Amino acid sequence: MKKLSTQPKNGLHGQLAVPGDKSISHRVLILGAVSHGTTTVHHFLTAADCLSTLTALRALGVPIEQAGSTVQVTGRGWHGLTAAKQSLDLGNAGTGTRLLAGLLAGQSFDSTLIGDASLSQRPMQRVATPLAALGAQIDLSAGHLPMRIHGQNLHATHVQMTVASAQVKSALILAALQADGPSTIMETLPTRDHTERLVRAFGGDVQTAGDQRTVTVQPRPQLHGQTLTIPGDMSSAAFFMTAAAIVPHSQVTLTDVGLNPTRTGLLQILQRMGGQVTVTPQVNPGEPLGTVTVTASQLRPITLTASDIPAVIDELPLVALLAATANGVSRITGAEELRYKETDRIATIVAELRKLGVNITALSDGFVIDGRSPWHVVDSQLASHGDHRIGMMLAIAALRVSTPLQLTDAGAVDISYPTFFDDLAQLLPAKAVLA
Ligand SMILES: O=C(O)C1=C[C@@H](OP(=O)(O)O)[C@@H](O)[C@H](O)C1
Ligand SMILES: C=C(OP(=O)(O)O)C(=O)O
Repeated sequence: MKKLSTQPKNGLHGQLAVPGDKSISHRVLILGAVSHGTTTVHHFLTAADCLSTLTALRALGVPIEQAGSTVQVTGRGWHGLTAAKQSLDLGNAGTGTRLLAGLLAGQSFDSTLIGDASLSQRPMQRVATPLAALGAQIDLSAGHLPMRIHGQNLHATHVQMTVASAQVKSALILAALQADGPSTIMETLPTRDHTERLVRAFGGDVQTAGDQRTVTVQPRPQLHGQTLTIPGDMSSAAFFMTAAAIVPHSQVTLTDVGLNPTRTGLLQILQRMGGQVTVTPQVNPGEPLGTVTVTASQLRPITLTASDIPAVIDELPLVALLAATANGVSRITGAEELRYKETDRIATIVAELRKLGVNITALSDGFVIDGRSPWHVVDSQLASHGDHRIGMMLAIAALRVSTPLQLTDAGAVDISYPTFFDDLAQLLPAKAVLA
């Protein structure tokens, strides 16, 4: 049980560089593994999810050295991976699981992917079905893990995606890179494009065209190991941006944070809500990067629909929190995907914010929040439900409350942000920091 910090009288202040991007960290390991030569990664995210992917790749015969946040991958090429002796345990990592499904579908050996209780409840048919269009042979257990992948020669195809998911798209790209001709993948809505950018950086040819984003993948490129520095994770920085926006008298600056436009939904939402946000981009090859400063202000309500969701999917718990402080009714729809994350995030957001007296109602695909209702603590025992993003959102919510609150299963933050509580403490006055 962790004691959460209560509202700091003078707000949060300071400057922070958050750890490396989770999505990019997974992808760099995988692309480094199938490249020729060495890939050196700086500012790698050493959180449980990315370490699950790292461990899985080692079990597939890829030498990987890790010293703090610097990782060195010795590339084995597309044909140099070897069958793992045991099932690959991806722990809590949806991204690692789905991306590896795409990679392993085209290998010359069989693999089995397993995960923890949460990952074992998450839908995997969404990746198995479109991969089958390339000739992949994947067996699931009623649509879930364990996933048995029978490595095959894959065939070029055209795939129309049915779910807005960068994980599914990336699995398809990794499979299409091993196919016998060019493939095209059509998205329902644009999703994060880190895989596309990285494949190009490693020497491959993946092109994107059109509003509905058709991705064309040229097969069997020789990829070459790279040296790169991963930007700070927007999804981690988002906790402190939200804290700065909703805790009176705050001003917080996040440096070296990733500004890929497929990830910056929260910045636009904050601006639309009347938040005070200053963005200073820096010149950086590959992935956009910059500094963001957020200052506290009274927020307005917002309406979000399906097309707004992919660029803010992991920050929607924070959007709920922002809306809970706004001077009107916010409505978020088109976000059914939240039900398929580490927890059913619509259910866990609603259950936990209600403990603070927030006027929030669940919809099948989102929620309605009346920020005009005053908060009052109904239950001081908040629960992460084992979901890292819910736990961190609640720690930020606690900064709007003067009653001491506790958080169960706070260790869930290790999934994406092991130093979250230390970094938060840096922005708080010393006496506000609790054990
Ligand atoms: O591709 C990725 O790195 C991710 C894509 C998103 O999932 P979906 O593809 O399921 O939307 C996101 O929620 C996840 O945290 C990371
Ligand atoms: C949904 C998430 O991750 P994953 O799907 O990789 O488990 C997340 O980090 O919020």
